[in-house]
Amino acid sequence: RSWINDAEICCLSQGATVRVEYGDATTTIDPTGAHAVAQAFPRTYGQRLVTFLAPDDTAGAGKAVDERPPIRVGVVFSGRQSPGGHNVVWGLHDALKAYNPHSILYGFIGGTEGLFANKTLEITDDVLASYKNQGGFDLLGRSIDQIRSSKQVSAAMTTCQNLNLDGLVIVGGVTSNSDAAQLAETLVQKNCKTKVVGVPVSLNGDLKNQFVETTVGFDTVCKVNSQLISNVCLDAISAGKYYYFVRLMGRKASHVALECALQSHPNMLIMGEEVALSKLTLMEVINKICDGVQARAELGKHHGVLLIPEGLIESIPEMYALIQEISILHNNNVPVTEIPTQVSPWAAALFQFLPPFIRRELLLHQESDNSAQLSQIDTEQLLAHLVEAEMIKRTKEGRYKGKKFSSVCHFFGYQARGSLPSNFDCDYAYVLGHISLHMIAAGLTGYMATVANLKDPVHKWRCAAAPLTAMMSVRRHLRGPGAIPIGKPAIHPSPIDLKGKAYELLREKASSFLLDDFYRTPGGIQFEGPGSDAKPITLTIEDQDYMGDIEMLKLYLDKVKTIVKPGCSRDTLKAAISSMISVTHVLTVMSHPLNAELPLYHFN
Ligand SMILES: O=P(O)(O)OC[C@H]1O[C@](O)(CO)[C@@H](O)[C@@H]1O
Repeated sequence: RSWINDAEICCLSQGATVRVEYGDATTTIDPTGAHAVAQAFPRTYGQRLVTFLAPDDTAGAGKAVDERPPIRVGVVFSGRQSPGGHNVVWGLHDALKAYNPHSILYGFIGGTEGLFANKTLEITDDVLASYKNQGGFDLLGRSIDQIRSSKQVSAAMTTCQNLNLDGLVIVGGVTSNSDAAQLAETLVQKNCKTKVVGVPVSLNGDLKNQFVETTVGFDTVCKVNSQLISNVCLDAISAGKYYYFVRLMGRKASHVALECALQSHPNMLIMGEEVALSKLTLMEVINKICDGVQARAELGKHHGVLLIPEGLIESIPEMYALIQEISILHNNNVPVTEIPTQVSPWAAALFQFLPPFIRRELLLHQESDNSAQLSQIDTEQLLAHLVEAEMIKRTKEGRYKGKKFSSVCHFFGYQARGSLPSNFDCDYAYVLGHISLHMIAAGLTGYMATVANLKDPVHKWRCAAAPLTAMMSVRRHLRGPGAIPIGKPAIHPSPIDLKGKAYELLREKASSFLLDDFYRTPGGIQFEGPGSDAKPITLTIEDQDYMGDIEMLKLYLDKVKTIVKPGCSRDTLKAAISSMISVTHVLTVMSHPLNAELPLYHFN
């Protein structure tokens, strides 16, 4: 596999030397919450944007290595494992050693628990050797994604002081970076010299705002899941007798599910954001799916593939309310066995209506953000169970005359999370590691490492840093008549933009996806050759039109038209094209009615 070298990293091409350019002072992405953020972060609010540029000649090439003091840095995997995370450590290590070979990088063993207990591993070339470009977080491991309580914050500070750290790099998603902001503020207030830097690593892709284009791991996870989904699409269409219900990771936001739908074209996608916006009840969601099953049965199709995000269950209003009641009882230390008897009467009725396996899963202890353990709730099985019951009912009432509905359920979660990272995630993480060092060297604290122009080739990427407080917003909770207490400022997951282009594209294609079985077969992640530099569709979609299969086929056909003549046999064409894209993809497109749009190469 190829990976980038320093010379390719635009502004970091001089190795250890960069020019730090300060931009405007920041407020927050949520102007109504600015005052609350400023109050909560008096020492780190309002800092300026920073860009890292190649040193300009007039300013000289910066200080020589021996004029740069060695730097001591710690790195911790705070969030959940996400493909590419190891390359943050690798990039940080390379940048640190280029800055001054006597610099030291400590990795905290066992995530935040290792940080609190000062359990370290010194990162060296030898230690890194077998983790470069590899998935997982097993180089250091992880634990709870929380540096929040005063005990945790003070343990983290003690470790920073004991190790005499100049910088602490916190790798994670929205929760970890919110905690990073709090830790940075506390360390400044306590005159601790350690600078705290956040790195956006999360497979969920929900740490997204005007400063952060995507997170490390999202690309890989979407690609791996899209391949798995396309496999079950082809299995479903081959067997013609069952529906796949597939749940994907993605807690508060459905980015993974949307991206996978755009990459693999399943028949249905139920997104949490849509359900929450329309306030669809559980039975309305079920009816929507059943209507789709019925419409397909009318075309003689008794198979299909449905995608849902794991967060869907919390987007259904009555389920959300039930989960909230359970959460409050958990927080009040009510024993699990007593929770069902202590919820309100309507919640108890809903709870009893649910199948036993869901009841058990809803009662599991909560995540660090107080939400239910969504990865453990088999929402796809709940939906399949209720859809089957509704189809039986419709059959009895004579409203459905198709074959008996049957389903196969999957959770495509952990398999993708441990995948070998895509080239994009490897490069992105490695560059973020470099930027982290330059942030610490520049004395920045309470900032996140960012890269802009990710849709472009690496040499056009723009390396920068943005204050964590600028990404914060404040949630308001209505409690009691007219009362709107303000929540704690935090970096919140950014939901799918229901006015955005990616969603618009999905809506345009929804009825074709539902009825036409226009499955797309992206195949496995490519590490070399065509496709290896493909980016998530949602990254590129803002600038260029989405390239549908027909356009894609036209492009490929253009490439092969010197070899293949119009009207040639299907086999000749297939052989020529299959050298560039998967055969199943060609066959899927060839069998589609839109194929007639290609008159020159129309197959007899
Ligand atoms: O089971 P674990 O490792 O605690 O984490 C599961 C959660 O982590 C994520 O993979 C990433 O945030 C979620 O999508 C999922 O709900």
